[in-house]
Amino acid sequence: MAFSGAVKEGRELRIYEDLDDLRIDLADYVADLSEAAVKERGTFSIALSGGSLIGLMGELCRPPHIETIDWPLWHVFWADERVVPKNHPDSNYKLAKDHLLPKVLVLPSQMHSINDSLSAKEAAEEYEFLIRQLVKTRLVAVSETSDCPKFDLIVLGMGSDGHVASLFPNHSVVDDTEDWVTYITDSPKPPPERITFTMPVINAAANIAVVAIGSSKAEAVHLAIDDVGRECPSLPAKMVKPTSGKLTWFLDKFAASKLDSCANKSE
Ligand SMILES: O=C(O)[C@H](O)[C@@H](O)[C@H](O)[C@H](O)COP(=O)(O)O
Repeated sequence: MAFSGAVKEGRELRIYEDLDDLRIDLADYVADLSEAAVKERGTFSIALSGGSLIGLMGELCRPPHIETIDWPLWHVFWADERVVPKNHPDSNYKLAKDHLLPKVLVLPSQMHSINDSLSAKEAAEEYEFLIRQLVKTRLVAVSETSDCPKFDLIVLGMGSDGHVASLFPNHSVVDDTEDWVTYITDSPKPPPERITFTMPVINAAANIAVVAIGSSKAEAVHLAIDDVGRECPSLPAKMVKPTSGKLTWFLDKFAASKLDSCANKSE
């Protein structure tokens, strides 16, 4: 690991020279949070998104984690999903199901995917309704400061434009504070129709991990993390600020290359 440290405001940066170290540390981080949540509440609620992070989480499918994690106590959600059939190559559910979940013992009934037979609007409404039911039974915890669900962990990738989940820069849904789950039909990144957790739900999580690798992410990482305030106040990745939880960034050295702190470190 190049360096790692608490930076400020409940945010930790973990930066890796070697992608294998990132993979191993990310898996340890998820396993530790799973263990803590299972001890405390008897269940672990995790929300995934798509992109490269699913492959990076593959270490969870190997020893020791494959044997030691309480997989049957996991409830898996999607922080964002493309509104396509579940067997479509663009489906985030399919991505996780093919590359992560089949190798572990998560029960199919505890993989909470969207209803792919509905329109984007209906799918978002139904997904929010499902989460509301699970919050009522406390299978998903509830935030102490709002009525939002408090997922044990939300794992996000980040696009080079600074989008997280399907909250894209300058899109009106970034400012949605009413809904838990909303939808878009004009995503700048295909496919156009998506559902997404809103920012208040993301920020209510007990833990948020943002995983970004590659030099194409370096500028957005800099804008999101460094104190460049007025340049991009509404960059979605910059708006990820847990209300009472903990935020951890997992970056490779290329994604971290424009960080002020990184430049200072190497001087
Ligand atoms: O639905 C999506 O488009 C993804 O969920 C998306 O938000 C992804 O996580 C980022 O674009 C980063 O993807 P990469 O890590 O593959 O660059």
